[in-house]
Amino acid sequence: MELLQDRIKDNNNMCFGCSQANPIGLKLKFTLDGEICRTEFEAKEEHQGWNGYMHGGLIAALLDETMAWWLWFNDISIMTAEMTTRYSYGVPINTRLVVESWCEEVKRGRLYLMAGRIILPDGKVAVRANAKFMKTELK
Ligand SMILES: CCCCCCCC(=O)SCCNC(=O)CCNC(=O)[C@H](O)C(C)(C)COP(=O)(O)OP(=O)(O)OC[C@H]1O[C@@H](n2cnc3c(N)ncnc32)[C@H](O)[C@@H]1OP(=O)(O)O
Repeated sequence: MELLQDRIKDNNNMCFGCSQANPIGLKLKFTLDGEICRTEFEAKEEHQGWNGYMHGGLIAALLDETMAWWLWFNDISIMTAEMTTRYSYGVPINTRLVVESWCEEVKRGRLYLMAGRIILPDGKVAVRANAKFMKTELK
């Protein structure tokens, strides 16, 4: 049986977050470690908002993608329905970031309440996100 995560990894995938073929994408690669989905990322100059710091919209994209991948690892096909992001500290460029996600609750068998965070090298959590993902059939 073909798993969703394998389908997403194929060559036609041009996802801005996880495609390895999209020339302007983030090219993220994920692992599932127990109940935590994880990726690492280092923002460069082209990812800036304010000089020296990563753009907030791209930070949200990092978290959205990491929460979505938790679900894909679990073979659940979803779309993001809603997301909130709490930016506690600026995310510096040229710095190794760890991004994590996990599932907090499933409502009515279809609405997945997910959480995510971005951790700086000193252990501070710079950004937290919560999102609702809706189970749906991807074509
Ligand atoms: C290959 C790499 C891909 C990477 C993707 C990364 C993830 C993404 O960013 S996806 C892109 C951004 N998201 C989108 O474009 C999603 C656009 N929205 C949609 O497609 C649809 O609105 C979708 C699928 C979320 C829900 O549609 P649909 O299945 O028709 O649900 P709908 O009938 O509106 O609602 C079903 C139930 O859920 C509830 N519901 C809908 N949205 C929400 C929400 N945000 N919060 C709580 N409940 C909700 C409704 O009230 C309804 O409840 P009830 O059954 O009690 O009446």
